[in-house]
Amino acid sequence: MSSKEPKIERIGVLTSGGDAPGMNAGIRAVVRASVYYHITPFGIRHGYDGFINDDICEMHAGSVKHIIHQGGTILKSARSSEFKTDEGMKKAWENVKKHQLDAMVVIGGDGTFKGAMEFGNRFDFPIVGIPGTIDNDIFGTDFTVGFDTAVNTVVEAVDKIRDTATSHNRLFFVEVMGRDAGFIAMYSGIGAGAEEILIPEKDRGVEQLFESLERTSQRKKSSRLVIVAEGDKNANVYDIEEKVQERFGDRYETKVTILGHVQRGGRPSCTDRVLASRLGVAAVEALRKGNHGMMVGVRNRKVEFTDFEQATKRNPEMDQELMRVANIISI
Ligand SMILES: Nc1ncnc2c1ncn2[C@@H]1O[C@H](COP(=O)(O)OP(=O)(O)OP(=O)(O)O)[C@@H](O)[C@H]1O
Ligand SMILES: O=P(O)(O)OC[C@H]1O[C@](O)(CO)[C@@H](O)[C@@H]1O
Ligand SMILES: [Mg+2]
Repeated sequence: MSSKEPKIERIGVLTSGGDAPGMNAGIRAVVRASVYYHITPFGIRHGYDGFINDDICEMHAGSVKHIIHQGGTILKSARSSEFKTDEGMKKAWENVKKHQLDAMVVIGGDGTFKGAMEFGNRFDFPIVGIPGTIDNDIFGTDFTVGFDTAVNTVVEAVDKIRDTATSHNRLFFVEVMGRDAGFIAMYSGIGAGAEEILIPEKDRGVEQLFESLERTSQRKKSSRLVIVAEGDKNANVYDIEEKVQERFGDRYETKVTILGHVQRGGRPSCTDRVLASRLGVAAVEALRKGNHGMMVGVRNRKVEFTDFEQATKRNPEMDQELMRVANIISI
């Protein structure tokens, strides 16, 4: 983290990695805050790919009208392998000089921040990050932009699955997103009243599931819901279903639903819009004060900053309190 007070006249903004509902509210806040402080904002399209290929254009307050309620990102997003190369970074640096950018705001997940840290250090270029990912896998913020909308999407879908599961006395395995993190699974599992939640952070997931199915198989439950995080290390959702079929096939009829990318789309919740708006303004204000090389987040309802290095360190621990609650209420 560094802090000397430079003159910031031109700021670039991009979205990168998986899109997340609320990214548009974040872009809007960065653009509007820039204009408010007499800074010219530049939109960089298609994430780091557009940074490399000069897909950059000037924005103004009107460029971001009528977007606060839209999912996705008007700037588009990308996973750019070229940005991980020397050549790619050098090309992007040429575009910084071409457009005379003084600083940049990146909206994305841990990968996006790793790229920003590397680029910022290499060229001594000021960058602030806004956590925009449905995964919520960033250290230094209670929630990432998009997570709240995503878990509400999941809960709405699982509520519907419960209706049909109950009508047929079936056991459903519902796979949710989270390549390496189980936050979506844990929150939606608790919120939807799942019987078991299998997450990458928990080793005993499958054994615990078997124990619980054994224990409750005598009880006349009309439906059972198991939420499985995509990144669960024990097995994928179909393997888990197969193992359950082998052992409990005579007692349970099983079905699998994979929710997939539906979780990434849709109108952002008010919580995500407010979070993104606060973080967008804070990012621009930080750059004006000469603070950069860090992510802006909200902890305990207050805006806080965390170095990119810290923010991107994987936190393998799931909140123990959440696990305990999930255990107690699923008996
Ligand atoms: N070590 C790195 N060096 C340079 N660039 C990187 C690095 N890691 C990631 N990036 C860049 O950041 C982009 C986004 O990263 P990634 O695909 O991991 O998504 P993310 O930002 O973590 O978001 P999400 O997990 O929500 O999809 C990558 O496609 C790549 O361009
Ligand atoms: O299909 P894509 O864009 O590669 O993204 C899938 C991944 O992105 C995330 O949704 C995060 O955005 C992960 O949970 C998931 O594994
Ligand atoms: Mg990520």
